[in-house]
Amino acid sequence: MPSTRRAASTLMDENCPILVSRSLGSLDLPDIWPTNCTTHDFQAVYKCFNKQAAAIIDGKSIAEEITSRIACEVRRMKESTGKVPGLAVIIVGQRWDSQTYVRNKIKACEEAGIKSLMTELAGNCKEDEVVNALSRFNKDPTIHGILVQLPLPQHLDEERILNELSLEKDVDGFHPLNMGNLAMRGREPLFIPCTPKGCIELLIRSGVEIMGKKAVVIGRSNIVGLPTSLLLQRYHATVSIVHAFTKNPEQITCEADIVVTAAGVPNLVRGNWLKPGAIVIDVGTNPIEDSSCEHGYRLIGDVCFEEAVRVVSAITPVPGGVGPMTIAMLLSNTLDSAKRAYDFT
Ligand SMILES: NC(=O)C1=CN([C@@H]2O[C@H](COP(=O)(O)OP(=O)(O)OC[C@H]3O[C@@H](n4cnc5c(N)ncnc54)[C@H](OP(=O)(O)O)[C@@H]3O)[C@@H](O)[C@H]2O)C=CC1
Ligand SMILES: Nc1nc(=O)c2c([nH]1)NC[C@@H]1CN(c3ccc(C(=O)N[C@@H](CCC(=O)O)C(=O)O)cc3)C=[N+]21
Repeated sequence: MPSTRRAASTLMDENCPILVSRSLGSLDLPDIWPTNCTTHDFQAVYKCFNKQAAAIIDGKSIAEEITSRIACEVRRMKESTGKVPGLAVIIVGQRWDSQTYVRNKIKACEEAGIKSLMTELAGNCKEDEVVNALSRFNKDPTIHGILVQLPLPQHLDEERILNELSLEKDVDGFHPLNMGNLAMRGREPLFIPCTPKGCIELLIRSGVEIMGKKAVVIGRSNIVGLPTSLLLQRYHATVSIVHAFTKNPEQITCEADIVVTAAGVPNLVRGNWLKPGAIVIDVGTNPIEDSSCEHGYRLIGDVCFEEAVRVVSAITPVPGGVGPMTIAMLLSNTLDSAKRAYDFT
């Protein structure tokens, strides 16, 4: 059983903040985790499978708990200011996976009482149409977060489009200034990218101490791998990054206490890549054909789950691990943004 259990079982009180990960402001100081701020329902963190060594970190129920706390905050905000947070989503083209993710995000907004607007543009639209939609949302005072669903079609210049996004509404945390501030010591980004923030939240809620641990991040993309490695460093892990050109990735990975995988390669990480007792956060969300499933496919992660559960002490499942947390963090960033806009605490 991971040492994580002891810390996670320390019950938290009703006044715990929505997220247990602290503001980045004090991250240059040694970390002392608040003992009263883990999950109040230990069962929500781990679902244990019979005869498996590893605890399964239940991201879905943790995300539900966070979302219900956000909903309470939104109600409190509405009662006191008459306003609610607003999120705008821009989606270009008909990719089925993007459509699903965006639908899930809009549904989560409804659950939390957050207003959502969506602009859908044709896959062959002009760059200016995307920029115009962005500019409208930038100016709309009822919108506090804007998300441009990625990837964009090839003909669109992602860099130019993301540069247009108002820094104060960049709830994805992808703006270069947000990313730069995340990377630099002593600086604080306005928003932390949702998936990396969700990974850290899962680690902390599972009672995992990050400080001083060896962490390996597989993948270095702007949206997951890179910000995750920066964030883990902020929490004082010693971080190695594995990417497509890394030689002998298994040798690096098997030394890690914490492994975060975001490669998009199904079953890349085998049981023998992992150190016994390690904690694994599997971000990978890969569709594989399966005629027995409703839509003819199912989702699996980057980690060979069946092998990993016999080696590690805790692991996130796919689906039901990081994915729902990404959405919960999007709501959290949107709420924070609205609080800033209305000076509401
Ligand atoms: N659950 C969630 O909330 C989210 C899940 N995802 C999922 O996470 C995965 C990664 O997404 P994203 O970061 O956008 O993907 P990208 O394709 O942008 O990046 C993939 C990264 O993985 C590296 N990589 C690819 N193949 C290998 C390999 N064989 N060995 C080691 N490294 C490798 C690449 O290296 P290099 O840089 O050298 O090319 C690259 O840095 C996908 O499955 C995606 O669906 C993404 C976002 C959110
Ligand atoms: N601007 C932008 N911001 C993003 O945050 C962003 C993006 N673009 N492009 C694509 C990736 C991917 N991503 C996911 C979000 C939720 C799940 C999710 O909810 N997954 C569920 C399963 C969903 C299903 O059943 O299809 C789960 O893992 O349990 C997965 C992946 C956000 N991304």
